[in-house]
Amino acid sequence: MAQPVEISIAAASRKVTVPTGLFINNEFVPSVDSNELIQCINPATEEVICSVVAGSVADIDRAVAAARAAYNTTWGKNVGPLERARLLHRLADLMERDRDTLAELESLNNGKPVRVARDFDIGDSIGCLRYYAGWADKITGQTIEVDNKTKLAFTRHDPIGVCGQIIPWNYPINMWAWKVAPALACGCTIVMKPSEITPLTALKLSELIVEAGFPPGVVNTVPSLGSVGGAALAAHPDVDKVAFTGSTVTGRKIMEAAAKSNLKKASPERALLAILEQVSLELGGKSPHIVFASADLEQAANWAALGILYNTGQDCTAGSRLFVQDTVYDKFISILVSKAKEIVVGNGFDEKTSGGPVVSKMQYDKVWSYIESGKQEGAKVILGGQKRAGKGFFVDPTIFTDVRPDMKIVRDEIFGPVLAVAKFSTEEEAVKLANDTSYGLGAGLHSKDADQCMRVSSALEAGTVWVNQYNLLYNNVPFGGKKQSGIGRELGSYALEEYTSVKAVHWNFGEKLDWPF
Ligand SMILES: NC(=O)C1=CN([C@@H]2O[C@H](COP(=O)(O)OP(=O)(O)OC[C@H]3O[C@@H](n4cnc5c(N)ncnc54)[C@H](O)[C@@H]3O)[C@@H](O)[C@H]2O)C=CC1
Ligand code: BAL
Repeated sequence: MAQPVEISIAAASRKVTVPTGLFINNEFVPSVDSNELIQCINPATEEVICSVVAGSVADIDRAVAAARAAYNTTWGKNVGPLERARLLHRLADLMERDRDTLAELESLNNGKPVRVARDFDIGDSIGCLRYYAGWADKITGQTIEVDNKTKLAFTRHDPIGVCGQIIPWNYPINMWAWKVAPALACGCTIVMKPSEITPLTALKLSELIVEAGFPPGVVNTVPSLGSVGGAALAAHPDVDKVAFTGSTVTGRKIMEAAAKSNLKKASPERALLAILEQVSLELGGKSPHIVFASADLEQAANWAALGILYNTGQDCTAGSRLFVQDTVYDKFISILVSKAKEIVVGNGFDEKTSGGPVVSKMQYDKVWSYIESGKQEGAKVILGGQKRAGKGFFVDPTIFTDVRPDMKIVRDEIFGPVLAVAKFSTEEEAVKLANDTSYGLGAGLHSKDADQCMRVSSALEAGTVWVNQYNLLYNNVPFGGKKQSGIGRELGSYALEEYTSVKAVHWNFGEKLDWPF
C-alpha cells in the first residue's frame, strides 16, 4: 500500500490524484515494517476520503537518514543561496498553478471553506515561500574588529542542520509553509510530520517538491500518529532542531523528549541551553480581546467576530475572551450578535461560506463538552449553543455572557467558535482580566484614544497585540508566544534565527603567541 488514490471532488467536477505513501528521498514508499494506515475523514460529511500509510519509528529513522545524507551532500552548505531561492520560487509557482486543487483537497480533509483555503491559507503560503526565497541570499553575519593590526573575527550563520517539523491540523498548508520556507532558505533539510488528521495536502505538496527540482532527501514527509512518529522525531538523536505547532500539552512532551535526547550527548547543566536552541514551540492560547467605549463599535464587532469565528475558532490566536467596557456593553453585544448571525456556516464549496465544521469527531466532542460546562457553570448563552441535526461536525457560533474568570470556558483553550464575554469598567481592570491566563499568544484592543492604545498594548502579556484589528498576520512580521504559548518566533527575519546557528570565526593575521604563556 503506497499507491496514489484518485479522489473525486464532485462539487468542483474534478478528480485529484493523491499520493498515499511516505515521502522519503523524493519517492512515495510503503512503511519499512508496518501495515498501519491512517484514515482521512471529511469532517463535513463524516465520510472516509482515503487512507494513507502511517509511518513507524523505523520510517522516521529512514527519513532522518535521508535528510542527513542530503544535508551532507546536495543541500546544507553545498548549495548556494541563489539556488535555494530559485527552487523556493519555483515551488511557489507550482503552488500558484495548483491553487484550486490544493484548496479543494484542504477543504475536503480539514473542512475549511474552499474560498478561505484558496484566498487566505494558500495565498499566504505562496507569499511565505517567496518571502523566504528573498531572504536566502541575505543571511549574513558580521565582521567584528578585535585588534585592528593583527586580528578580526567574523560570524557565519550556518544552517542548523536536519529539522524535524511537527505541524497541526488547523492550517495544514499554511503551517507547512511557515516551517518549510525558512528552513529551506537557510539550507536545512526536513522531516515533516503532518497531523494524522490532515495529511493529504502535505503529501500533495511533496509531489511539488519533486517537480520543483529539490534534490532527494531535502524534504521528507512522514504522516504518522503523534505518539509514534512525532515522539520519535522529537527524541531522535540525529535531528538538530524540532519545530512544533500544536497544543501546550504536546509541546511539553516535545521539550522533554528533546531534552532527553540531548542528554545523550550533553551534560545535564547544558541540556536546557541546548534545547532552547534546538526547539521552537508555537502552542495554545486563550487570547483576550478588549473593546473600550471610545472604539468604532461596528468595526470592533467585525474584528471580534472574525477573532473567534475565523477557521471555526480553531486558531491558536482565537480571540476567545472578549472584554467590553460597561458603558457600551449592551449596544456592542447587540451589534456583535447580529454580525455573528450573518456568518454562513456550512458547505465549504459555496463561495459565500465563511465557516466549516470543526476538524474531527474528537474536536466536536471537546467543543460540545465545553459548551455544556459553560451552561452548567452558570454562563448565559446568547447565541448558538444548540446542536444541529444531520451529518458533519458543525458547531454554530456560540456566545456566552455573564462569565466568571474561574469558569472552564474562560480558562481553557476550546478551539471552536465559542466566545466568553465579560464586562469591565476601568482600563486597569481590563488589563488585569486580560492578563489573567497562563497563555500569552495574541491579544487585541479597540479604542480611539491613541495614548490608551499605547498604554494597553504595552501592558498586555502576549507575543502579538492587535490594535483596532484582529488576527491578521503578515509573512514579514514575527509571530510567537509568551508564557505557556511557546518559545521562539516564526515569520519575519526572526524565523531565520530558528534555523541557523551562529559560528564566530577568530582570525589571526599578525599576533605571535609568546611562549610559555
Ligand atoms: N496552537 C495550535 O495551533 C494548535 C492547538 N491545538 C490544541 O490542541 C488540542 C488537541 O488537538 P491535537 O490534534 O491533539 O493537538 P496536538 O498538539 O496533539 O497535535 C499537533 C501535532 O503534534 C503531534 N503530536 C501529538 N503527540 C505528540 C507527541 N507525543 N510527540 C510529538 N508530536 C506529537 C500530532 O500528531 C500533530 O502532528 C486542540 O483542541 C487545540 O486546543 C491543536 C492544533 C493546533
Ligand atoms: N493562526 C496562526 C497559526 C495557528 O493557529 O496555528
